Amino acid sequence: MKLNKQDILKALELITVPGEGKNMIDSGAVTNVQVFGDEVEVDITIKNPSLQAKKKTEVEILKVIHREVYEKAKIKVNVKVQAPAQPKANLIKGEPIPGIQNIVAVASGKGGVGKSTVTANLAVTLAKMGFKVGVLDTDIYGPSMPIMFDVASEKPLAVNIDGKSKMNPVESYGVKILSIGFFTQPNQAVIWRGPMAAKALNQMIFDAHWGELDFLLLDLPPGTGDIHLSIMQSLPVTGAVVVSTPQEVALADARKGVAMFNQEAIQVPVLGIVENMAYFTPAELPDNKYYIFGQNGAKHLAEDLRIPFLGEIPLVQSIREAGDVGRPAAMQTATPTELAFEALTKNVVQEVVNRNTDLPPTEAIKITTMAGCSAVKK
Ligand SMILES: Nc1ncnc2c1ncn2[C@@H]1O[C@H](COP(=O)(O)OP(=O)(O)OP(=O)(O)O)[C@@H](O)[C@H]1O
Repeated sequence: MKLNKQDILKALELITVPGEGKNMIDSGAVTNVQVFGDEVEVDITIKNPSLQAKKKTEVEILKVIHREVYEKAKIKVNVKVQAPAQPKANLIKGEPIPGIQNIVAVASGKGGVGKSTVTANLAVTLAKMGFKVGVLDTDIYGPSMPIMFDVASEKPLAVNIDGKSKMNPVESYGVKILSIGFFTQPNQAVIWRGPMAAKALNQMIFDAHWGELDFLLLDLPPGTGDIHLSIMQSLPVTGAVVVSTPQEVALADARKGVAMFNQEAIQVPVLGIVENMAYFTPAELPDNKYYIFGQNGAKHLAEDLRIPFLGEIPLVQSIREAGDVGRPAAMQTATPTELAFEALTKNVVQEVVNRNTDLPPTEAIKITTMAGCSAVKK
């Protein structure tokens, strides 16, 4: 007897793959049907890897063809299992913020190692390279971005976006800034309880009009505490940059910082370590390097932890002065400081690109090239 392929397909439309809603033709599970005389060969791909599901699929196909088409048909069923790809570990968390491509957290284990200085200089360097940049100062204990960007006396204004009132970040040197410091008095010691701080931060994240950003840098508070956890849980942080000096006590805390990001509950990829205050160079002796806090400590830590070493920034008086007057040092063109921050920023961008290549694209991680980045082209 000569069987007709259409009849076989019709019969298969009457049954479903175990655990799947649509019939096996409409669901696309049946990938091929071949008919030679009274012989039928059916190729089917199912998602359930259990033996029971495979057997049941095969039996159902035999039964329906025998019942609906020809009871003596000789049937061969090839069942292939294609389990859905396991989603990668929970690396991207929190709600994505529409328009923001990459959120990079800048952290340090120890206080005073230059985390805010590095954040501010990374931000202006990214802006110089042509990226759209924002900085969210989450350092509830000592917000320093308003001073470092010379906007301490400004306040974010409200704007109406689609009928909703939103906070407009303050802009300086092409960088959009929001800081907890805009909402406190300069001389007031603010004691934030965890939930209060988390609420204020949430407002600065989700009730703000950030617009389109390639990078939102987060200046985290020093250490590894509650506030870090709540930020990591409420934001899809692309990766973290850890700042340390080469000094033993700072390195020990940087190690804890890296461990925090690697924790099961957090799992934010560490983009790498920055060595700040790597050496001191006096302005009058530009070729002399004094390793005040030790030599290559952060570089060795990066090697030890097998994470990228992003670069070293020297201890230079002008970096401190620039921070104090509110004009990040990386804006001083044709200086070794500008070059050091450019080299660091290129490495950060490259690590973001690498990280985005290794993970599935999401709203939170879209930069995949360094196009538009003039310094990178140099
Ligand atoms: N490379 C550098 N050269 C000279 N001074 C620096 C350098 N990096 C940081 N500083 C200075 O060191 C001090 C501490 O820096 P910063 O406030 O950036 O540190 P931090 O780690 O953010 O501190 P906090 O613990 O308050 O978060 C500031 O006065 C800053 O100007």
